[in-house]
Amino acid sequence: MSKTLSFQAEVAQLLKLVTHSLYSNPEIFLRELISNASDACDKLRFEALNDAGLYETDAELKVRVSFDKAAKTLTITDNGIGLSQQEAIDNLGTIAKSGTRDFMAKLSGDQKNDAQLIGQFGVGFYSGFIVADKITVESRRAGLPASQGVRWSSDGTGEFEVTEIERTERGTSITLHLKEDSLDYLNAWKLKGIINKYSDHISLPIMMEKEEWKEGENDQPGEMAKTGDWETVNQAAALWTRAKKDITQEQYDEFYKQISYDSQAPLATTHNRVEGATEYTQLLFIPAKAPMDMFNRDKAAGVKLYVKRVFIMDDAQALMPTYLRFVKGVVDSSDLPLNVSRELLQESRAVKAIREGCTKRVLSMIEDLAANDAEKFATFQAEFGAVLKEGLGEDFANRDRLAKLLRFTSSTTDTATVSFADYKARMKEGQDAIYYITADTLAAAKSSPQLEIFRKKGIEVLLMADRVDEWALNYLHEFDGTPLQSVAKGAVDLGKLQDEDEKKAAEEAQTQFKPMLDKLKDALKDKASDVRATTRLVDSPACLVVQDGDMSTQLARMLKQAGQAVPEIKPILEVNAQHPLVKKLEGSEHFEDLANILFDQALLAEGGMPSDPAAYVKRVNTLLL
Ligand SMILES: Nc1ncnc2c1ncn2[C@@H]1O[C@H](COP(=O)(O)OP(=O)(O)OP(=O)(O)O)[C@@H](O)[C@H]1O
Repeated sequence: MSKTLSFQAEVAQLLKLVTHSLYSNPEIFLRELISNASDACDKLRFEALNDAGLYETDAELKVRVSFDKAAKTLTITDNGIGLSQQEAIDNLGTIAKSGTRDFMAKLSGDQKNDAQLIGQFGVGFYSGFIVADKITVESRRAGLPASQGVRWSSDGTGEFEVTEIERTERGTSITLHLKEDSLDYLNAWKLKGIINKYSDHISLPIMMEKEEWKEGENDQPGEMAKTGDWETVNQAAALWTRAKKDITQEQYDEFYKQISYDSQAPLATTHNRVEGATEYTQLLFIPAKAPMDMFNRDKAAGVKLYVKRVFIMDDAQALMPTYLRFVKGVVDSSDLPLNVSRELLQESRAVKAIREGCTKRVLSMIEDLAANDAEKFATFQAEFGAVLKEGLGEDFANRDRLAKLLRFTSSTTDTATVSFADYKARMKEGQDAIYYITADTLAAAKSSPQLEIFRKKGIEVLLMADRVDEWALNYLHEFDGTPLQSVAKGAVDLGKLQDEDEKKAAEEAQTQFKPMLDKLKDALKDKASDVRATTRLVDSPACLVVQDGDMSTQLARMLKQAGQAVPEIKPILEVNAQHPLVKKLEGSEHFEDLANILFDQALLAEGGMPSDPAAYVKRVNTLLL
């Protein structure tokens, strides 16, 4: 019995794109189909851990690639898990993967852009339609009787047909009826070349029928003829199980691209066999580009877990700390049980050792970039610098190593290249703290009034505008013995950097100015916890600071925007007694308005918003008239 069904709308859309967009690299269809065949074998091996009967009488998993010149077909066959009828309908007629859905959502309708996107993404099974105008899939799921085979076929337009067939062999055969312009794939030499390029590392044997040169008879030209014997045409050893010296960087890159769906080569690669109490192999990559959703801390980690070369799971979060969630790769353990579950992983001591080992390796990779490749390290910083900072709060054991790897912009450098060590080396004589400021944006940090005195004195201040900065810096109080000090917290104490005259002038201002400060305090009692005179300002009349140890006003704002409960923080208003506007306060009939404007402008200057913007505008207007 056979039935005709329609593709899910998204599949139809995807197919149209595959067939109509100029696919820049058509040969990848073979990589995709072989990769699916290999996944199907992995799945069988995994299910067979609990039910060896699934192997039937055919336990040697492999993939076969064959072609028929006369029929113009190319067939990829595996003896993996196979598909039941329902699975064929579900898996080949709809898109279940969230990654594909995200990809579909990004399509712009512009053919050129979309073609590029699709090239980066890989469309799995449907890529067959790049070279074929009809695909026939025949399959039988492991464990089902021969009578429950399935034939699925489609010409890649709106519909597909499903028929129940008799099939003795377990697994799946995918037959591509090649388009006229794709007949060059009916060539063993060409196919071997593609397999070599993309699928060498697949751990299963990929087999092709041997060919021999046969002289032509009766003056006919000779040709290659099949011999009936099959040979393995790939290395058939999982890449990470091979010796490092036998693997080229191109092979690593190609492997990375396949597991990550990235079109760019990775920024850094590390491949090691770890021996000792816990034995495992790690093959880890740092991508060259951050994913769009990198700041989602729940995002799946990118490391696949294998146990003794058997694939166990994708995205094994337990193998990598959250702040290194951008790392991709494979860990193959010799110690874990094959039936390990995600829950078990969390508790396993071997996994803990693997995580620690992988973390150290990744940090070494980054250190290596920092020491030896400025360009790549700059790329790393731009893409992953912010997420690495999360490690300060997450990974206490490696905090010092992490702190050395962080780079910042500063009041004297425009690029994010300043390390704490660079900063320390440039500290002024008598300076005893590393000064920094956090703000919503770099521009706001840079023009912050709090920096004025530092600028005047030629003291460098690190500018921090990543969302994670303030939270992360809560966990780092010093670097190499020098304390870190926010210039927007507490009273500025420039210590030895301030000369005696300046100190004296400040103290005098404080006493002289006391009645005015009291008046201001009273006028602003609902907004400011204190009002005091300061020497930190040069050009600005006022600024806001918080007590040492309090949450900064920016962080409070950010948390509030994110819908979190935040304790009410009343900042301290610091005023510059030398500023004409502050001087004007004395005896002004608009004292109340001026005082409030002073406060609201200090808030605006650091990127905040007056609590009552309309009242602020009204006050300014009163004075303008
Ligand atoms: N050779 C096969 N044997 C068994 N099932 C298959 C085979 N090829 C494809 N499938 C099924 O069809 C589904 C869809 O395949 P498709 O290639 O479109 O996506 P995917 O394999 O899930 O993702 P990707 O190829 O991007 O890794 C697969 O998830 C799998 O369930």
